[in-house]
Amino acid sequence: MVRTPLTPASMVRTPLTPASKVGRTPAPSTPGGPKAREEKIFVTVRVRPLSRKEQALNDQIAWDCTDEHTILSRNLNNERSTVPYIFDRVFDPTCLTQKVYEEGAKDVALSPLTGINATIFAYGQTSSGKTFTMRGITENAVKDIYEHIRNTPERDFVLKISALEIYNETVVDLLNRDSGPLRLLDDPEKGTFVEKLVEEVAKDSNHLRSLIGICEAQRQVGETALNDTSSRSHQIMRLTVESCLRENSGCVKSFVASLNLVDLAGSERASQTNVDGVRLKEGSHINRSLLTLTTVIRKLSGGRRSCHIPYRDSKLTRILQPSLGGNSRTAIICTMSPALSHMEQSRNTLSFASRAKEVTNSAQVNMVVAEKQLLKHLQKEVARLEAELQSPEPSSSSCLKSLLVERDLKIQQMMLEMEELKRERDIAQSELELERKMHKKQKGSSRQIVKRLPFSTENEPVSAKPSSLSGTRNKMRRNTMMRQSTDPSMLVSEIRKLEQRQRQLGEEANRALEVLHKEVSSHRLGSQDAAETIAKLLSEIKEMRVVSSIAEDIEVREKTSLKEEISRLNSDGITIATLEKQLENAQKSIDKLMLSLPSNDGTTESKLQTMRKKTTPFPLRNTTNRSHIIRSPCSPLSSSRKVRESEQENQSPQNEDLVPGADTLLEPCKSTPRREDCNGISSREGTPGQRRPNSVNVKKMQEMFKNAAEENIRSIRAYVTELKERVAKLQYQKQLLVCQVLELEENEASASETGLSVQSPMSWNLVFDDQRRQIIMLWHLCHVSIVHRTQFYLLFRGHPDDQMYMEVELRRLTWLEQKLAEVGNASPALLGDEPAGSVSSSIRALKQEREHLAKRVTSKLTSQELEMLYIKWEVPPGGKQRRLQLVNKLWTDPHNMEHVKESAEVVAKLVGFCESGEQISKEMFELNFVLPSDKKPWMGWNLISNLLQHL
Ligand SMILES: Nc1ncnc2c1ncn2[C@@H]1O[C@H](COP(=O)(O)OP(=O)(O)OP(=O)(O)O)[C@@H](O)[C@H]1O
Repeated sequence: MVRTPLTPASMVRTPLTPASKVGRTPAPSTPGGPKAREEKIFVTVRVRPLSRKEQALNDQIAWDCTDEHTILSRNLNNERSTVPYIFDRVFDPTCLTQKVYEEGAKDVALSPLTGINATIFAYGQTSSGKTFTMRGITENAVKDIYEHIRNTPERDFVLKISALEIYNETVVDLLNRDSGPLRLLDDPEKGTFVEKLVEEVAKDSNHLRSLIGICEAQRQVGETALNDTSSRSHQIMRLTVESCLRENSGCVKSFVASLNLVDLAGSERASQTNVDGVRLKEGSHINRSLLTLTTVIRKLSGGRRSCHIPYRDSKLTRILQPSLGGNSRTAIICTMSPALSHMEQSRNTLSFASRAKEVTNSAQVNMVVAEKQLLKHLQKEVARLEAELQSPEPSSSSCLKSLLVERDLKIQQMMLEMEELKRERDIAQSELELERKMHKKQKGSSRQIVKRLPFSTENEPVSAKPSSLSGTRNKMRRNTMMRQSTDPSMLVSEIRKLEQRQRQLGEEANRALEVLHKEVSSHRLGSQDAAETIAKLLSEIKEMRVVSSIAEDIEVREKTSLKEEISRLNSDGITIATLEKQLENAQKSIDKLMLSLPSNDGTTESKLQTMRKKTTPFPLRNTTNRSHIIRSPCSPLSSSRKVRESEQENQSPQNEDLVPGADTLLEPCKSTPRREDCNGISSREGTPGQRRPNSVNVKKMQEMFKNAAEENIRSIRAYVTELKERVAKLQYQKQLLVCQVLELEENEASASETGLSVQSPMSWNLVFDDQRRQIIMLWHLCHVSIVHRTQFYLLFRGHPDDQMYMEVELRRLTWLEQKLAEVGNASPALLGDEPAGSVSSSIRALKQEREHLAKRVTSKLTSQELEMLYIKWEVPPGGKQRRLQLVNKLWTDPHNMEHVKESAEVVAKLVGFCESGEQISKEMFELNFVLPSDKKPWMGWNLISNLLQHL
């Protein structure tokens, strides 16, 4: 059933399906086979009967078709040894075209119906029967295609036809000869195509046949000695089949594929065909393009697809490119004359056929998405979904909603877990840092231990690595440390942090103790010793909870004075020490409890040792892990119950002989009947006389439960140990802080002695001067842009508001200086996107900046000013590059404040800070601040240099 085409088509002639309309996609499934299948070209040989002329000339039959696949020369001239040629199919002279079609072409011919491109072409010497064969193939194919369409009512089909001939390397439209020579164009999507080639829609089979008839009639035919109606051109007829499921199915995709029916002009020898003039010219073109075809086939058959395949050497091969090693199923029917007189030509044909056999194509289903239909389909889908969303009754949309809610919850939960993990990581990092520091400091003097505290962030490396730079730098770093260590606001922040950590620790301890409490209270061990241990442990746990709650009660007021902070901190020390002590006691009690558990293997001492060995730090810090432990089969909450149940299970008198020694463990629970055990063993309640059939497992169960109990206690012990360690670290941190506070008090005292207050304006001026000197030195050491130095120097002159900016700059430079010392010239950028990531790159950038500034000297300074500067900066007269010499002298002496001031003035003039009146805001410097841990780029020093290039 042929329906109106998917594309608007004129009734008579339609252009080729526009590429823009279709989006080619690989098909999800292939009705006729796999997605993209590799397949060799199907090669058959057809031997025609001797022609009348050949018979008349008493030409001999030189070939035997020994079976359906083999052809053998008779070697009548005894020239060569006979070699059999084997092909997919060999048709002897008696075979009818119908058979040739059925067995050599049909399968390929019908591929377009399932979206796979196909090509069938006839190759052979002139008058060998190519046109004769292709006519029959075309006729049969058309018949079968229409039959298939009739038998497939669920799909709509559109058939289009176009045809061209290549005559003397000129492409001519056989359906519109008047259009003259056509151009071949290349399209990235479609490949090579013929511009303006007419494609007509076949309304039915008769219409198609008539169109085919027109094409044949239009073809160049001429008389030669060998063929009265010799085809003088290559003809390519293209049938395009579009098919899709009927509209009501909502299908938006359709198959589109073409069947190329190619009748080549025959290879010929001028001597044989007795041609001259026009025919000779035709023949030479024919032979040339056939030669290219042969070369293409030869190269492809060698399996060297990666090597150059000369498709572009002829129009024939350009057009047939997809059929030769591309996205197409291809069948070649090689025709030949059986006559001895054509022996050589026939051999050539067979040789070509043999090569063609080796060529592999990879055909795939071609689908197009009809935009209009797709749009319709999507509109329908949207309407359906909207309706579902509005529908009040439970439907798939509500199910979807609940799924979404569930997903959101999961995401939230995961985010919380992530937060928790991050917090854990931060704590761990800070602890690790502290440990490292402690280890280092232990080697130094006790005075040095208390000098340094983390500078507000726990992640920041606190220990200064040995620097390769000058001693000045070390001195400066020490100064910076000192400055940091005596900052009261820093201390307050440190104290707060410490307190927060202490509270967290207290909370965690509480939770752990809760678990411990439950675990301990769940044990019903008979011995007096164990009972006492439990009682002691319980009271200790209670005490500990009181202690940790004291830690929780600490109130952190916003505006607490440092003195208050210090005194509170000192009193907190007692709390921490108490907590430490209590944890120690708890640990001992747990050990004792473990010893009191009955043992089947070894002495109590060996058990204790095993237990200690096994006491690996358990990851209980994470709440998820904690809850996992609590809920696991070995958890304090579940396993204890199981232990009891197990005990009850085994207290039957009938079991005594089966489980020797079980009573020792299970004695206190003998009277309690058991209903059901955790392994689903059925209850024996009410069947006292019955023997347990699986009583051998009872012992195993006992052991399992006992092990579970031990495991739980061990876990708790490990956790208590860990808590203890953390408390110790906290204690250490506190000690450091206290020392810091003492140092501060000392400073305060000495300041008050000299009549200076820490916060007085006078002291700020001193601090400012000190910081500025440090900054200038660090600029110098880090080879920072002199434009940046100038800007900063001129902007920040000691106003109290500058404090923060000075701090930031100093901190950034300290970090940078440290980093540069670490990486030297070896490492690439460490400053986010900052290109100056190593000493050498910083020096290079600074050099470029100076060179650029030197270029601005003449434009920004009058000759008088310049001469004065030359004198002042001692640039010798008559020297080379005096301007650069001058700029190179700027910002070179960090110790000389006069030099710094004058350098800043000169650079400001060169850059134009003063004349533009556009003062760069101070905030810019604040924004530039980047924490070492933060990888965000800052609009920093080199950027200023870059900007400068464009001034
Ligand atoms: N299998 C066949 N059985 C009978 N006659 C055949 C057969 N094959 C070809 N012929 C006849 O041989 C003659 C030449 O055939 P055809 O024109 O098809 O050859 P061709 O290879 O197309 O030649 P050219 O390359 O010159 O066009 C025709 O008269 C045709 O009818």
